[in-house]
Amino acid sequence: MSTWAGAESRAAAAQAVFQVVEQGRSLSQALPQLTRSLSGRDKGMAQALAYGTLRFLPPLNYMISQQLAKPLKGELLPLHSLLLVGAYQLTYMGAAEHAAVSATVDAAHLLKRSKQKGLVNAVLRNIQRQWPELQAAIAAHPQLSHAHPRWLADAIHTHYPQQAAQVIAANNAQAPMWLRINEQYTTRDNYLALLAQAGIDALPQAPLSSAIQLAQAVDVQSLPHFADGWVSVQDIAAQHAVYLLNAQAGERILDCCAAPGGKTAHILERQPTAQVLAIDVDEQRLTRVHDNLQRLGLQAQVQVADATQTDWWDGQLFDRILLDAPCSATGVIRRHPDIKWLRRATDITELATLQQQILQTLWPLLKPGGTLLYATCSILAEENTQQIARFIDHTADAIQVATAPTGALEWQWLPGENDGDGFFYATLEKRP
Ligand SMILES: C[S@@+](CC[C@H](N)C(=O)[O-])C[C@H]1O[C@@H](n2cnc3c(N)ncnc32)[C@H](O)[C@@H]1O
Repeated sequence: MSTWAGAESRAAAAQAVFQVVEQGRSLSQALPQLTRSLSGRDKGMAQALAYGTLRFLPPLNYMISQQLAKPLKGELLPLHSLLLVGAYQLTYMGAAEHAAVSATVDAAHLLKRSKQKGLVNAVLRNIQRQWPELQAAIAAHPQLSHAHPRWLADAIHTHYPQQAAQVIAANNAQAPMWLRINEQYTTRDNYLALLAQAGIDALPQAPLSSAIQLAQAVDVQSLPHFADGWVSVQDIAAQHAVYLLNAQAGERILDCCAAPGGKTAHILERQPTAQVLAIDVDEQRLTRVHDNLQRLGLQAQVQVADATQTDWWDGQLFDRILLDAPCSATGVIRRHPDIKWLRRATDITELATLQQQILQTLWPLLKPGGTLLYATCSILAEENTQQIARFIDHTADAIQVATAPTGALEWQWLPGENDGDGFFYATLEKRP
């Protein structure tokens, strides 16, 4: 065991939190680099600490502000992030108290702040002692306890007055791990049996034949036949996209905004004779589409392309288009709590404009009688229902058809609903 057992994971988590909050980096970019040299166990700990801290940032900031006469600034800001991580462990995470404090104090040394070890110790001990009173103070201030930026909390209350508390609670909870089995290789019953043999607990039947929910998250490498392409990780709400797209044998399908390729692969797992063109503007992310297809034993044409232009198009119309649009990702905050602090209210208008441009560019590429499935992992009306309403208003040959299981034209799935992420689906048909 290293001399710094526990301290390294705290230091890495603190640096990740610092990079997200102070430098605007995403957690999925920051963490892998910071934890590269850590053991599997420490990596897991750093991840749990960074994700948890970002879930509860406002109340943690409040707790620390109660302990310090002056906020830490300038070169001491990384130490503030370490205090956030330390406070998270002692409160919302409920970690073993002594070990949590001493590992965090040692992490100050790793962050080259040995002089402040006493300060870290004192702040954390106070928080530990005062937790019941702090908790009561936080509960009395919804702005602290809901742990969302004001603009987003307001938007959730405006769009979903009845379900706002549920949405906010779901955003602050850890998401379950969902699997999508590759129906080319196995059936759900068969794979459930393999999971049971491997000692991995799965919950009973999910509504889709490809979906399995695990009782607890596991490392993908421990999933039976993962390397052989029998299974992928994908949320249940996202899996619905391909059932709704409903590609038929031999059809020409455009998967727009395809990276990292979860839905591209799913289209082919369900309809292996479909001719799929997967495009995305981000070349680096597209490499993951290639990797996924290779692991799963599937083939598609994969191309770097900007969907606001048509210079990549060969002139042949598509039978179906899946437009999994770039969006605010406000439906997947439970998986990416950094979104709460990286997104700005002003981003939403820009994203809605981009979505509108892509919709308008792709529509002429669809055959008469063909369908376009519009999808986002957003819960904001500007990107979803209002976007589609505007498009229908301005597009004479577009009609909306049933999408939700209830027969409704649109399907807004809220975070936590049926244990899934927040997603929006609308199906548009081109008049023949
Ligand atoms: C929601 S993600 C797609 C997820 C993917 N469909 C899946 O299931 O794995 C949105 C994608 O849109 C891509 N994107 C953003 N702007 C684009 C544009 N102008 N043209 C094409 N792709 C774009 C991003 O690079 C990102 O990969």
